[in-house]
Amino acid sequence: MRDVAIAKSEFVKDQKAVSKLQDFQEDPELFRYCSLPQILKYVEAFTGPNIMAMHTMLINKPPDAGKKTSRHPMHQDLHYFPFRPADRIVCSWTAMEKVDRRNGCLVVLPGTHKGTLKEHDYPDWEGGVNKMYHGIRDYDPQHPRVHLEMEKGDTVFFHPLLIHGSGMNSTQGFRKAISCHYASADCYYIDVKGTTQENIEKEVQEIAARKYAMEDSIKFQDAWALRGRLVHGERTSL
Ligand SMILES: CCCCCCCCCCCCCCCCC(=O)SCCNC(=O)CCNC(=O)[C@H](O)C(C)(C)COP(=O)(O)OP(=O)(O)OC[C@H]1O[C@@H](n2cnc3c(N)ncnc32)[C@H](O)[C@@H]1OP(=O)(O)O
Ligand SMILES: O=C(O)CCC(=O)C(=O)O
Repeated sequence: MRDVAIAKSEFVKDQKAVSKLQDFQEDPELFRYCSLPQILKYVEAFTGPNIMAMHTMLINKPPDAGKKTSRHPMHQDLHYFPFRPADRIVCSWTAMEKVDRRNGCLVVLPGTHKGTLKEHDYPDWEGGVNKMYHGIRDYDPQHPRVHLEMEKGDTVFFHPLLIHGSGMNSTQGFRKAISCHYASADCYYIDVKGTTQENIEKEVQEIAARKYAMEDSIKFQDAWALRGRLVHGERTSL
C-alpha cells in the first residue's frame, strides 16, 4: 500500500513507496511472527486452542508528507470483520522500533472495548485519507486517551471493539510495526447486510473484483476465509 499523499505520484522507487505490507500469510519469514510461542501464549487466552491468523500487516508508517495523511483515524477493527464473537478475536501489535508521539504511536480510548460497534466512514480530512482507512463517525472527544509509547519488541494485545488509531509521523524515519489479527477457528461468519458494516463489505468486494479479477459477487466472508491461516489446533469453522 502507498500513502495517499504519494499514491498518484509518477514513480517512487524506494521504501517511501511502501507504507504497508498486507496479507503476508504465505511468506514464511514474516509469518513466523504469527506463530511465535511468546505471542500465542497470550492469544490463546482469548481464542482458545484453535487459532486462526486472519489478517497480517507490516506497517511502515512514512514520514508525513505535510498533509497529515500518515495518521490513522480512530476506529474499531471489528468494523472490518464479518465474524464473531468479538471476544474471541484479538490483535497483537509489536513495535519494531521505539514508538512515541513523535513518530505516531498507537492511541487508545481505554474501556471502549466494552461498548458496541459504531458507524464508520471516511473522515473529512482536508489533506485526504488513505483508501479503506475508515474512522468512527462520532466518538466522545473528551474520552481519556492513552498514547502507547513502546520500546522495540514491545507487544500490545487488544480487543476488536477498542477504539484506537495512530498519530502523524513527524520524524524523518519510517515507524515500523508488525501485527496479526487472530480469531478462534470456532468463530462463525455473519451476514453484514443491514448493518453498519455494509459500506466496508461493498468496498472489499469492489477491490476483489478489480484487483484479483474475481466476480463482483465474491462474498465478504470469502475474502476473509481465503486469507485466514491456521496457526494452532484445528480449523473447525472459520
Ligand atoms: C481476496 C480479496 C481480498 C480483497 C481485500 C482488500 C483489502 C482488505 C483490507 C482489509 C483490512 C482489514 C483491516 C482490519 C484491521 C484494522 C486496520 O488495519 S484499519 C485500515 C484497513 N485498511 C487498510 O489496511 C487498507 C490498506 N490498503 C490497501 O491494501 C491498498 O491501498 C488497497 C486498498 C488494496 C488498494 O491497493 P491497490 O489496489 O494496489 O491500489 P492501486 O492499484 O495501486 O491503485 C488503485 C487506485 O487507488 C488509488 N490509491 C492507491 N493507494 C491509495 C491510498 N493509499 N489512498 C487513496 N487512494 C489510493 C490509486 O491512485 C488508484 O487510483 P486511480 O484513480 O484508479 O488511479
Ligand atoms: O499501526 C498503526 O499506525 C495503526 C494500526 C491499527 O490501527 C490497526 O492495526 O488497527
